[in-house]
Amino acid sequence: MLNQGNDNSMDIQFYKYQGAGNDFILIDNRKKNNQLNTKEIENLCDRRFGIGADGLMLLQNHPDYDFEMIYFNADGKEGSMCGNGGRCIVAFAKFLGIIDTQTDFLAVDGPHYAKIAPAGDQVELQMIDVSSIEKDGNAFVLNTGSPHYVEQVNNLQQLDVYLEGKTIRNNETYKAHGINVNFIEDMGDHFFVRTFERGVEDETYACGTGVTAVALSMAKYKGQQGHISSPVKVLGGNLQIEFDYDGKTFTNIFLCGPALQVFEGKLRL
Ligand SMILES: N[C@H](CCC[C@H](N)C(=O)O)C(=O)O
Repeated sequence: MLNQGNDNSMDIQFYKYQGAGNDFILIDNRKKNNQLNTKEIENLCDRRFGIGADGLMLLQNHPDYDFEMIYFNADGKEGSMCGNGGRCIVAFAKFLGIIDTQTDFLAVDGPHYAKIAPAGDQVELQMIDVSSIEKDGNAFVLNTGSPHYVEQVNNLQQLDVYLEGKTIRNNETYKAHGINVNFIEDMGDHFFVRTFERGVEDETYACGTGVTAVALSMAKYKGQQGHISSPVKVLGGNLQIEFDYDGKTFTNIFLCGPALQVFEGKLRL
């Protein structure tokens, strides 16, 4: 997979995936032969000096699971759980022939079960159970594998998500550890969501743990219980969150949507 040339350059095979417009560089690292450092990952994710992506993932072997997902944000640092990245790496594992239509894999927030729908490009990823949702003013704050801030707004299409999101992410409460900031508008039969992501430090076209945080917060806000299906529209497409809520804990949470390979190539480092 990795060729070490005489001139110390390396060629690493990579694949690019996107899930609802959240895009990732994926590398098969089962032989543990890549040596990417923070600066290199940041450069590769740069949209002008590199390939361009919201994050980079390594697929690695694990003794107890089908594979392990190692996720880096576009800033080159290892991130917390990435829902759309999780769906994309499942599609990648299928492409590599590691799994068929179901998998149990390990990510930074623990084990995840996922299944690939018969159509082929739809991946349903189980997320961690959630039992705590806090309030910050009118906003909801919760951890769905990554930390999220969820605020309802009017006229979301017109909102300056970069400016407003950056301001919240860097306020006194969140500055030290950062937070992903989701703005939502209730459209009646679905939620419209736009997200400013920490680690990318910009608005992305979709955020899986973010739309999950939105769906859970809104179910609690609306006093819903039982099995809930929550369709969400994001800048890069549509996602669906399915879960059970007994008024205390959210369980059987599934993030569902497309995960597509868009191209492959070789990294020159
Ligand atoms: N795009 C991701 C979230 C990445 C998490 C990252 N921004 C962090 O907080 O470390 C998702 O689909 O869930």
